[in-house]
Amino acid sequence: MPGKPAISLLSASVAKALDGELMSTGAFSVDQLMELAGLSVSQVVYREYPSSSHAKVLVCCGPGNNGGDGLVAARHLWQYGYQPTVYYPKPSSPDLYKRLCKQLEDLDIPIHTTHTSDLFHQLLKQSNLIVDSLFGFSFKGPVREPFGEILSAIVDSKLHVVSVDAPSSWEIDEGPQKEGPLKNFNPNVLISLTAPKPCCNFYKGKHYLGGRFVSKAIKEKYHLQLPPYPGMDQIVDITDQPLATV
Ligand SMILES: NC(=O)C1=CN([C@@H]2O[C@H](COP(=O)(O)OP(=O)(O)OC[C@H]3O[C@@H](n4cnc5c(N)ncnc54)[C@H](OP(=O)(O)O)[C@@H]3O)[C@@H](O)[C@H]2O)[C@H](O)CC1
Ligand SMILES: [K+]
Repeated sequence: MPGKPAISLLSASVAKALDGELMSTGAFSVDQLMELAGLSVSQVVYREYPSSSHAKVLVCCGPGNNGGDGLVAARHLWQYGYQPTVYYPKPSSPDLYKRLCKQLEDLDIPIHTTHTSDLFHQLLKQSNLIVDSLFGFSFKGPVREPFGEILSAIVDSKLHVVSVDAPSSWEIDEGPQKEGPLKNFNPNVLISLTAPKPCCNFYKGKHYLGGRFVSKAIKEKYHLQLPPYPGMDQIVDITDQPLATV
């Protein structure tokens, strides 16, 4: 029996180009893509960590669109019965992010927009699970503060981590930091969006694919080999499946 075909890996630059293509020729708005991305993140959390044991989810959001995916996921998690708290120490000013925050405020979801070590440690102590939506495919190391401190505290907390699109602090095309306190950071669950990135070659753990928005034309243009999504699911389990550079 032949094995499953290798899933395409998208380098940081190609992932960015594809993202642009979805919003130009694909006619998607960023809001739509972010909504689908965040919805798929919330489904991964629901699949892996039931609210009966992991209600208190600390959603750590960075300043870019990866952070936006986290804001969307927090809203869906609340709808599923979780009690999310959002840590958003460098909030972005465009209207899209303000609207996402307003939607969270209307659900009484706490949003922390300034970083202090004490507060972050206290929130970690009260949490059952971390969603890491700090950085995605536009990350370039080394990590600047306060995010280095935040990521180190997450690692030290030993809480389970679900990373969105890439483990934050990993170089997208190269993998984990080669030295320093984040050297051994490996989340428990990763949800790659659109397609996995080359850093996934270093990843060990449960792996999902989400962001179900690629058309046939875009798939063909980028020579993408992607697995089918089951039924109406927004996520597909790709743990241990072979990966191949496009
Ligand atoms: N098609 C898709 O797959 C979609 C993916 N989405 C998600 O969007 C991210 C990519 O979003 P982008 O806004 O391009 O960038 P990031 O969120 O990855 O990060 C950019 C911000 O991070 C800061 N940054 C970068 N490097 C560092 C560092 N070393 N230390 C601290 N901060 C850093 C950067 O700051 P600058 O000052 O450099 O500007 C940015 O603020 C993708 O991964 C998906 O998660 C979309 O939601 C939907 C479509
Ligand atoms: K991330």
